[in-house]
Order: sequence, then structure tokens, then C-alpha cells
Amino acid sequence: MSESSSPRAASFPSSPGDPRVDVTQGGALLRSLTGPLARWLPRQRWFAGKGRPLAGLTLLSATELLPCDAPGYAPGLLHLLVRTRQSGPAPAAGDCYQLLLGVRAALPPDLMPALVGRPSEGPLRDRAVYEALYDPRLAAVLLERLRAPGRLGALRFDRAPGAEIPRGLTARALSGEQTNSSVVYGETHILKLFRRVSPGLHPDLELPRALAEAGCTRVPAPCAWFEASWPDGGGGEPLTLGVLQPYLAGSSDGWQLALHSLGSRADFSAAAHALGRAMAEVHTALAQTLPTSVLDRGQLEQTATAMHDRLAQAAGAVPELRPYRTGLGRAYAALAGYARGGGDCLAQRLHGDLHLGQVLRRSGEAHWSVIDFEGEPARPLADRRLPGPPVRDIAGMLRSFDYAACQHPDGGSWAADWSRASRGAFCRGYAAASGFDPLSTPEVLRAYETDKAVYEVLYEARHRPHWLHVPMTAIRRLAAATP
Ligand SMILES: Nc1ncnc2c1ncn2[C@@H]1O[C@H](COP(=O)(O)OP(=O)(O)O)[C@@H](O)[C@H]1O
Ligand SMILES: O=P(O)(O)O[C@H]1O[C@H](CO)[C@@H](O[C@H]2O[C@H](CO)[C@@H](O)[C@H](O)[C@H]2O)[C@H](O)[C@H]1O
Repeated sequence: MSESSSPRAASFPSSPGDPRVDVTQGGALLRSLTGPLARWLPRQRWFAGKGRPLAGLTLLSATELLPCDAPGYAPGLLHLLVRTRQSGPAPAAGDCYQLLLGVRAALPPDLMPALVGRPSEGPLRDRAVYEALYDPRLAAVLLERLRAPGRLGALRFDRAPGAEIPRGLTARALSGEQTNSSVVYGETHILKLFRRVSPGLHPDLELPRALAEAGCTRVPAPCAWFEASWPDGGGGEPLTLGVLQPYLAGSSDGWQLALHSLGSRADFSAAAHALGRAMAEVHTALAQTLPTSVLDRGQLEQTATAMHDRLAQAAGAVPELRPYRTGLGRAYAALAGYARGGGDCLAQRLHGDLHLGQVLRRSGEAHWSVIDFEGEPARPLADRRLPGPPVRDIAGMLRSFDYAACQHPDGGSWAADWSRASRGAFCRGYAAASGFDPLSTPEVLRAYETDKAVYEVLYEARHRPHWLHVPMTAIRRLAAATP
């Protein structure tokens, strides 16, 4: 395509105020992008369908945030929602992904690592199409949109009342191992873009907003967010696409702090105790603000069955797990036994994927903040919004102390003692602030810890096979324990 021809002519309208984009006109656009995206998508850390070949893509919506036909070096910016089709033994409905693509005639060398590809046909022919978040000029466009609420094509931008978002903050994309993608603006704000998206309010917007409104200071309060109307009209519920919140500059996450403590043979009990208190505060605020219920015998038995099913599924996918099925199943049978003996559990909204990487502390401060209320990314969104026992989150953090201890180079008894002391201190801190001691219902705690370790086996097998041994160490311990 020459510099003077217009890619928009062959693509789609994007006038402000137009709630829907006519994707029928996006056929040419999709054809031009399918080849490059089919090669690029499966390589992304956030691509959830690893291991199954990508069979096709459907364009659900396309919004032009900056014109893609500008001459010279001016970049264009496209927002796309695409649905994947994957082949495999059980053909799945496919996942919907959010893409932000930059478009330039020529890519400067510093942006080469962000290249998605150069389409060989269609409206973007011979253009460099690239991951826009790595281009500070394009990331800045997104921030400007978030500052000014309103609609653009399928997208709707909102801002919390009274939130201050300065203009012109410098953008830098985070490059770490992430389920989603984040951009830090001016070291004061951070935008998280959800990658695999589904209709329904996202818990990582819903829960921090609820907590902020309840006056809980443990969570950075969302200042702006954006969503899309469901492009094919189905479901009715919007898709949450991204959330901007204050950036806690100069903080370290609990994982880094735990590894430092292990490496320097320093005690972590005081930090773990404070962390237990922080989580108890978060749980208490969630229980006061959002609906709670009591899981009765039938529901707890169903929970135990669901845990059995998850184990069977995971063992189907990860052969290393198979020899431990009977031993692990005893933990779920003990939960069902607890229910039959008259035990019940309070259920409330939870963090859903609590681990040391989700808690932040500024250097020299004792105050823990909690981030990433997305829940376990592999679970369907509706499941992640269901209430559950607080012990589920507690089990997640206990597993995390164990994970950290496994990183200690000489392992051995010192690391095991560190883990035991940290786990105990966390539970004591939690009990002191909430009045509920997680160790008082050992059957429930063990069942949830086992369920989490099974999840981790699947997670590591899919994303970090070289770490599979970490949850497998716990699997062996949990399978051998007597209820
Ligand atoms: N409010 C924040 N302040 C400082 N750092 C943050 C903040 N939110 C996220 N981060 C950093 O970004 C990383 C990824 O954020 P997270 O919400 O966990 O994303 P994901 O769901 O993709 O894992 C975190 O590990 C943390 O280092
Ligand atoms: O942080 P995410 O929401 O992306 O959570 C996923 O990735 C985590 C790893 O980054 C994974 O956590 C597991 O590894 C951690 C160490 O890297 C450890 O602290 C956790 O205890 C362990 O579960 C998490 O399970 C996954 O959902």
C-alpha cells in the first residue's frame, strides 16, 4: 500500500459516539492480519491456549484510536478484539483477546522487538504492525483517553469521580512475566490491560473499587477504566478491558522480599504476621461490603467433588500427578467428612489467586498493599466472582511460602523451618485481626491447599515446565499426609 492510500477506506468506521463497529467491513483488515497474528499470538506469555494449534481468528471489534494512514513516521493505533479458534481433541469455543496494535511505515530499531509482522495483503499491506504498548507515544494516547471519559467506537472510557490523572505522563511498559500487560505512567500510575477478556464485570475492577469505597487502605483505588460493549450483541454485559490505578513506586513484592529473607537467612515472621493482618482486613472489608453466605453440607460436598474433578482433569494433562491421585483424594474426602459431621463455612468474595507476588511493601515500611484481584486466570470469569471460604486465599499464601522456600539454593531444613515459621506467623496475624484462626479447621485448609497445589502443577506444566518440581514437592507431601 502506498503512503497516500487509506487503510480506513477498507476497514471500519470509528467515529466518537458510535457504540458499535461494523466488523463486516473488517474482513479485509482481518485477512491482512491473520498471518502475522497467527505466528505472534501463541508466543505471547498471556496467550492462554498454549499447546493447541491456532486454527483461525474472528474479528469481533476494531477501533481506530489514531489513524493508520498517516504519512511518514506518525504511528497509527488500532484496538482489536479477536476470537481464536483452536484445533485439538475437544474443539473449544475459543478465547477473546484484546490487542493494541501500532502501525507504521517503518519501525525504529528500538521498537523492533515489538514487531508483530508485516501483512502481505489488505489495508495494512507492507506496514509494520507492532505491539503498541511498547511505543510510549501510543501508550500516551491511551492515557489521554482515560483522562477524558466517553465513547469511541466499541470502547467506553470511565473515570472515578475526583480522580486526578495528570496530563503527559511518560509511559513505560512492564516486561516481566505477566498474565496481562501493564504500563507505568510517570511512576505515579499503572494501567493494566486484560488480555483474555470475557463479558462481565472484571473482579480486578469490581473488588478494588468496592474496597476503596469501604475505606480499606490496603488496595490502590482504581482511578479510571475502560470497557467494550459485547461486539456481537450477545450477553449484553460489557467486557472490562483495562484499569488505571496509583502506582506504588519504590515498593517490592512479597516474593522478592521473601527470597531476600531466605538468601540472607533472615527471619520473615514479623513480615508474615503483618501480611496475615493485612489479608484479614481485606477479607473483613469485602465481607462487610459484598454479599456473603454460609456453605452448608450439600455445598461443601459439591466443593469436594469439584476439587476431585479438577484433580482428575489436571492428572489427565500432567502425567506426573497420576501416582498421587488416591493420596490427594483423601484430603477432599476429609472435607466432605467435615461437612457430613455438621461443619460449615462462611463464603464471601475473595482475592482468588493470593500469593507473595500479589502483595507490595515500600522499603522501610511495614504496610502491605494487595494487588491483582483477577482470580486464577484459567478459571471462567463467572466462577472467579463466586464467593468462597477465606481459607481459599489463606491456602494460596501458605503455598507461596512453600514456593519461596523451594527457591533456596541449598534447600534443606533451614528453608523448611523458614517456611513453617512464616506460615505460622501469617495464620496468627490473620487470626489476631479477624478473630478466625485458619488452623482451627484443618480439614478445610488442607483441602484448599491441595486444590491450590494441583492448580499450580497445571499452571507450571503450561507456563514454566522447569518449575514443575516446585508444586510436585508439595503434592508428594500432601498425598502422604494422613487426614
Ligand atoms: N499499584 C501498583 N504499584 C506498583 N506496582 C504494581 C502495581 N500494580 C501492579 N504492579 C506491578 O506489576 C506487576 C503485574 O501486576 P499484576 O496486577 O499482578 O498483573 P498480572 O495479572 O498480569 O500478573 C506486579 O507484579 C507488580 O510488580
Ligand atoms: O500473578 P498471576 O495472576 O499471573 O498468577 C499466576 O502466575 C503466578 C506466577 O507468576 C502463579 O504463582 C505461583 O508462582 C509464584 C512464584 O512465581 C508463587 O508465589 C505462587 O505461590 C505460585 O502459585 C499463580 O499460581 C498463577 O495464577
